[in-house]
Amino acid sequence: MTAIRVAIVGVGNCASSLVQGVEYYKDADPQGTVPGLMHVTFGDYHVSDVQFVAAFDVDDKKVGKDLAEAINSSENNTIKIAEVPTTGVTVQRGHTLDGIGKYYALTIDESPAEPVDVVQALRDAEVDVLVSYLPVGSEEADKFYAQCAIDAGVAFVNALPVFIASDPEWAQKFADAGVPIIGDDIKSQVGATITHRVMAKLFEQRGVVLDRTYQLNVGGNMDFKNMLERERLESKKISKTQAVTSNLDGPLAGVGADDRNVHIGPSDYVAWLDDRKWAYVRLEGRAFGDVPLNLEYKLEVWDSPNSAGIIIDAIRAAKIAKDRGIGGALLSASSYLMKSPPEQREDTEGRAKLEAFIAGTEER
Ligand SMILES: O=P(O)(O)OC[C@H]1O[C@@H](O)[C@H](O)[C@@H](O)[C@@H]1O
Repeated sequence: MTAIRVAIVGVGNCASSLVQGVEYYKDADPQGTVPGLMHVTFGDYHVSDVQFVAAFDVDDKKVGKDLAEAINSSENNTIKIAEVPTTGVTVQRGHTLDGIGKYYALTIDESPAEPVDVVQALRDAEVDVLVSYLPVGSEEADKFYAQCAIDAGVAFVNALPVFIASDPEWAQKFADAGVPIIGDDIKSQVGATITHRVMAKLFEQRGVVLDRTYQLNVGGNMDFKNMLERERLESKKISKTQAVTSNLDGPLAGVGADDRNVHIGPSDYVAWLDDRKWAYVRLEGRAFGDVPLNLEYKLEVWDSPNSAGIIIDAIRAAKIAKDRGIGGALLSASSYLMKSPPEQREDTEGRAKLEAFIAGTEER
């Protein structure tokens, strides 16, 4: 099988875990299973078919460096799982737009180099799939790169909470251009969102009325530092809240981020956590006889590797769509892999549909 030529915008911790992960699993048994991937061989594509051919960033400590060096530069602080050999891919100067928030501006130096022509760079590198890992709140920048993907005919994986795949107008643009998109906002392997979704659903399935819930998240990476600027958080809160409430039937069914009985969002930045993320979750309900029943749990994860496998699967799903000439939002991959897909599906059903897509019995 031919390689999947991948470009990344935003060479932060998530990109680091993705690049390291492809190295880590490059020799995995094609018939076997490994932690964090749906399949070692997804459709016809082995993990090692993912090949990085272009990268964009705006941080002076990353621009101009080989991707293998850039993933260990500047504020990147995720756990190391692999030694990545020189890639031959130089990080190019991307377009900043609203990509640098207040806390990034205080922490990094913006590259003085001129931004490159992204569409041309995608064409020159014959990119199949562009993964957007821009910081939360980069509304304009994310849409700029989405448009570049459309113009260059490159599939788009939208890992952050800016609504593109789930926005009917944007989804239509991708459909009209015959370009696939998977989005929005990555749902990590066993992360705050999926555990919260499942526990809330469990309450309802066992007949407990869920009255109130919160999910408080703290972490020590640039994602959390960036989100100290509350204005950048709006879309993230909406995305995380709907990921949980869309799965319910009771009093909290479908409620939004403004409902007083649901509080879900990034809560604080704790520098010494580095790329670890801790989620404190509480669910309050009423069981038999309206008697109170409460559940609290705490999840501790390394944030970036927790989503890297999901992105490796998303990249391969996007390439399969491209091979089959399918444009527009990919519903199966988006609903299983993302927090805010165009259509929310229960996760077991979501996985079955994605398997059916891989097998070719589900169109999108
Ligand atoms: O753990 P969750 O809720 O699935 O969130 C996963 C991801 O959500 C993204 O929005 C964050 O920016 C990532 O850093 C994080 O890994």
